[in-house]
Amino acid sequence: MMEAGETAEVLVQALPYIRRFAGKVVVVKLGGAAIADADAAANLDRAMAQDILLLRSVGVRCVLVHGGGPQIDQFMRLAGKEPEFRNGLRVTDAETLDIVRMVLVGKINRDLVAAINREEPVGVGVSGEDGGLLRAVQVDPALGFVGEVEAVRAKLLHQLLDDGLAPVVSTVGADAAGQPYNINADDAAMAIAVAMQAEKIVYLTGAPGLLEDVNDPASLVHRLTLGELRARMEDGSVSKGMIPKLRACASAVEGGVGSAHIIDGRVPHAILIELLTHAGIGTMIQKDV
Ligand SMILES: Nc1ncnc2c1ncn2[C@@H]1O[C@H](COP(=O)(O)OP(=O)(O)O)[C@@H](O)[C@H]1O
Ligand SMILES: CC(=O)N[C@@H](CCC(=O)OP(=O)(O)O)C(=O)O
Repeated sequence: MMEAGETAEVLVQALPYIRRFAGKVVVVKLGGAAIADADAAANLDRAMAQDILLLRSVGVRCVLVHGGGPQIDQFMRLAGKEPEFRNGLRVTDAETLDIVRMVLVGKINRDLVAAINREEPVGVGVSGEDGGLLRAVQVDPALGFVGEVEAVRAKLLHQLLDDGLAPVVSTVGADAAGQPYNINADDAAMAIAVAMQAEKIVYLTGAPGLLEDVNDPASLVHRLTLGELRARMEDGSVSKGMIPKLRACASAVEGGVGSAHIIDGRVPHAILIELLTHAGIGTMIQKDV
């Protein structure tokens, strides 16, 4: 247990960060990889809910966006379907789209809202389909019902935040005709962060950050400029889910978001450690200086 003096020290350390982020938007994207271990998920959800509520109580405008790739895989297999990806995007036929909506909107979103509401009843779940939040266009007919974000109705999120609520966003969008589309959650979070001109976007994932060598957790890359990030995308050290994540970080920073962070969502209270302490964890991406 921490001594009282140490506790006070930690609180004092947080003060400049609280001053810096008060009134600013922070988008937190929770990846399915961070909560893939079902036994740990409930504790992690609780710690994350506490982090978001603490930030909210000091005036940070926090938007939680979640994915759920591994969980969708699991339910597809239960339904006798084999997941298929092209360029990191799930091939989504009509039946898969229903599974995506059931898992993201019906299950993961509900679990996260419930975790917040167990602490304080301010969690509100919204799907990108709701109120035109995520307007989508089809990416490529060969991928089926996969969309990319064309427009974000940021005002909807600002109104919820203004009312003291804590929005939790599922990344299913819809086109002008109301057709739903499955949207990669890293991209959707980036589009929301850009539309809201967030101070930070924080990606919580199932790795310590960007690793030089994916098999060596000690090979963490602490900082990257956009130029360095582009070089790494070319050098073959990045694979699978980390590719769209890095691309989304680059687009966020290029789009005016102060900084993008990839951190280990399996560490309880990772958000608070990143935002309010000198420690800072994971990988930080900033514009070239
Ligand atoms: N160079 C790398 N550094 C870190 N993780 C990597 C790297 N290359 C591939 N990965 C993999 O990418 C995963 C994160 O992507 P993904 O599974 O899509 O996460 P999420 O569900 O959070 O979006 C990590 O858990 C890791 O297995
Ligand atoms: C089009 C597309 O691929 N959509 C993703 C949406 C969920 C997601 O992105 O989840 P993670 O953040 O856990 O990867 C999918 O179906 O897996």
